Amino acid sequence: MSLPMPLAAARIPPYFLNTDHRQRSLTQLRSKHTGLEQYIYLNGLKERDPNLFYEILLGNMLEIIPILYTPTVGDACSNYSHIWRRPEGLYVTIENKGHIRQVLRSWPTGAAARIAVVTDGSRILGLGDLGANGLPIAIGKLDLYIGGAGIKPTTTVPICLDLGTNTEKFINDPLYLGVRRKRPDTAEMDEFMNEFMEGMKEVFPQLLVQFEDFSTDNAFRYLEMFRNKYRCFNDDIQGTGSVVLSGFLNAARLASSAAGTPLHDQRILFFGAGSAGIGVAKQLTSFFTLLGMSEEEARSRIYTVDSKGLITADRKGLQEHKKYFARTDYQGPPLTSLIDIIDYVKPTALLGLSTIHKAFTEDVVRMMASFNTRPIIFPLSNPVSLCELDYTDAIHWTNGSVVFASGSPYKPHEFEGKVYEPGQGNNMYIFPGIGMGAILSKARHVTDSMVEQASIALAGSLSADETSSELIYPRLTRIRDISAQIALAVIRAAQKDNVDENSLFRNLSDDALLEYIKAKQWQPTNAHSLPRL
Ligand SMILES: NC(=O)c1ccc[n+]([C@@H]2O[C@H](COP(=O)([O-])OP(=O)(O)OC[C@H]3O[C@@H](n4cnc5c(N)ncnc54)[C@H](O)[C@@H]3O)[C@@H](O)[C@H]2O)c1
Ligand SMILES: O=C(O)C[C@H](O)C(=O)O
Ligand SMILES: [Mg+2]
Repeated sequence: MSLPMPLAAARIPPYFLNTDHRQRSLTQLRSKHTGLEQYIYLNGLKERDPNLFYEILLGNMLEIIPILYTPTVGDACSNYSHIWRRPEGLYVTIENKGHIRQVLRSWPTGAAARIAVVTDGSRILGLGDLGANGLPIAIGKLDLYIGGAGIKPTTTVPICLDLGTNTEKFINDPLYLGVRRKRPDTAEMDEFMNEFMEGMKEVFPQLLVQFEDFSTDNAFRYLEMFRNKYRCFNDDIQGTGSVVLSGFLNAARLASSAAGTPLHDQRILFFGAGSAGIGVAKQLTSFFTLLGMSEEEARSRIYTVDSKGLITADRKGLQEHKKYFARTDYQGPPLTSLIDIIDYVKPTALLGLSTIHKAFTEDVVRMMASFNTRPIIFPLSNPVSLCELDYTDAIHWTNGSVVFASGSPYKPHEFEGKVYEPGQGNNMYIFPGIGMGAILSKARHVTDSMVEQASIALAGSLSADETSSELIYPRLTRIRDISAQIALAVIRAAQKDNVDENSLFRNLSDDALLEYIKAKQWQPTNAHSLPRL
């Protein structure tokens, strides 16, 4: 019922507008006892008062991001059918095949949309096939686009492709919100994906598609199928490759100033060889070739491990994406234990993208520290319940010498009178800037060099204080600035590759372009909506 204005106003508490809404919301948020309750609260706030929600996000990044994003978004996805409150994104289902365009046209902002995060829910973080429950990952990533890069909220589209699920317990759950069927075979899924991408281009001509959390085979497959046809990229392969290269460069600098190991003598062991592990390995080798190594030399720096042990070329039935890094120089019996593999490889860096919680045991970590003055150890699996190594253990077992970055956040840790700050090697540092750069330059495609330059820009963005604190990633509170610098590097790379369709930027100096990008960053206004009556 809508009341005449003076009467309606009488229902708003008299002193409401004079009170601090941010403080009230933060107090309400902090009174919740679990991460999931906080997640539900924040999403309700976003619906009621988006400006207030984004103000709180921007002013309290370290507190809010772990709720909207990893680790809590993992709980939100696992429980989405049970905590669902209201429509928050677009579902395109396998049953829509044949008329996907009409479904896409139902999105209210139409052609104004600029960025879609699209998941099929088949590999949400390390939590497996969550089917239609995957939507919150797309929402969380877009909140970071808005908070981290300043993309305008109304131009974002979270999309879940509901192709069914192979997780039996969801199909049997009466509250499950998705289509109750098993996932389609490759031929049917390809037809669906082709129709979806054609429809996206037609309905949202200016839009960038970020593929998120597709199972590994499909992640590689659709990236190759679509990358030269549409404005798109895969966050788990390219975003992760880019963010980890960046952290690795800064970590290797710290390690080499302690031990003198030059970059080309690094030996990097990947524990986990899925979309993320192989994506990062490819990004590192591509960077090594930029430094002048041959492709063969660069590849020889990389060792990959999967659930069966060290990946060697003589192994039968090796999946396509594992072949490139399969070792040809190891002739002994299969190496299956991580300790034996480390003993054989003597890695300078150990990267975990395996989804195996605490796989980096005390023995593993101590062995890494026994032959590295500063062992580089990045346990990157998400959420934190699947992380290969806790930060406190990493510090204790290496007497503080570890150079550490995890996928999910850890708190600083005090050890023997010194406070150590962990790095967070998460693609959240990269995708907002890549997205902003691709959108502003109207890049036809996202090229390898746009991704690589994003990484180099991130690596170079440490402030003097961050460098002297031995950080390898900048502090999250600077993410808007960092994203603008990354966007600048991405635009310049798009120009070099001749994929930009916005030629206006070509005549601008770097300083002027950076200023332009910053001016484009959306800010929440403090004209908060009045409470709904
Ligand atoms: N930090 C980040 O920014 C970031 C980005 C992307 C993905 N990730 C995380 O990386 C993890 C992996 O993602 P993915 O897409 O590569 O998944 P995936 O399932 O394709 O890959 C997992 C890999 O780990 C291997 N593995 C499984 N059990 C193992 C074991 N016992 N020993 C050794 N290897 C084992 C598998 O064989 C596979 O190669 C997820 O937890 C995801 O959340 C983190
Ligand atoms: O979502 C994240 O936190 C990072 C990454 O994209 C992942 O899949 O784990
Ligand atoms: Mg992901």
